[in-house]
Amino acid sequence: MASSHTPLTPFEYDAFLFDLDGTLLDTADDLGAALNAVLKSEGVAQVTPEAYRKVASNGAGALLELGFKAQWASQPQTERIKQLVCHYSQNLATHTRCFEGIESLLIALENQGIKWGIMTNKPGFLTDPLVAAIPALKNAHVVISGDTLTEAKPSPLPLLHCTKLMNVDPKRCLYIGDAQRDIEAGKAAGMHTATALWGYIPSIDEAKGWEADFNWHSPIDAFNHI
Ligand SMILES: O=C(O)COP(=O)(O)O
Repeated sequence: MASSHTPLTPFEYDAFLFDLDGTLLDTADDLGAALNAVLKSEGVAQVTPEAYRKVASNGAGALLELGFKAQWASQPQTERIKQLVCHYSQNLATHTRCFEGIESLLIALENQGIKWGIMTNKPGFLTDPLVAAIPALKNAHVVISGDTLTEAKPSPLPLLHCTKLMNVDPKRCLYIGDAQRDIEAGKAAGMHTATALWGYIPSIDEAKGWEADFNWHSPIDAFNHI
């Protein structure tokens, strides 16, 4: 179900919060390169961008499961996750860029005095250097990671922590993400939500089934009140 309170038009919100991977940033090629480095060292077939993009929002375990397939169950999983994270942490922003339209949206928010921030499930030791490497993200009011609190999305707690730090009412905040847990967390926090259909979604139809208040095909849709 969409939220019970009536959505505002996008630029009427006091704050926007964004998911990171698959929403603000196209991180899939750096994550995919880290995955393929691990697979190569284990003599396992490489994964194509088309395949890894679909799970790029779901963390290291999901990427490795995709690559190792049936062999994943018998792998030393903690060790493989460490290997992937080690590769990734050395190449966080080699291919990573803002999705088209994100920079314009962030500038428009700033020009209108609307606060914006980032809430990602990525751990802080990856989030912080990645955000620092992308100049367009320098004006984020808050950057909260999956391990900042004891709970991550789909728990609403990290989102409520963000609104507290930004001093805004969650009802006047919009959370934008490309995963079902993003939309669930936003709704549980009493926020309105927008699905980033440009991100790493399973399919447009499935993502629309999460029943966010807005379904945006591009960040530019925020300007069009879709
Ligand atoms: O890296 C992850 O676990 C997911 O990150 P996200 O919450 O920014 O999509």
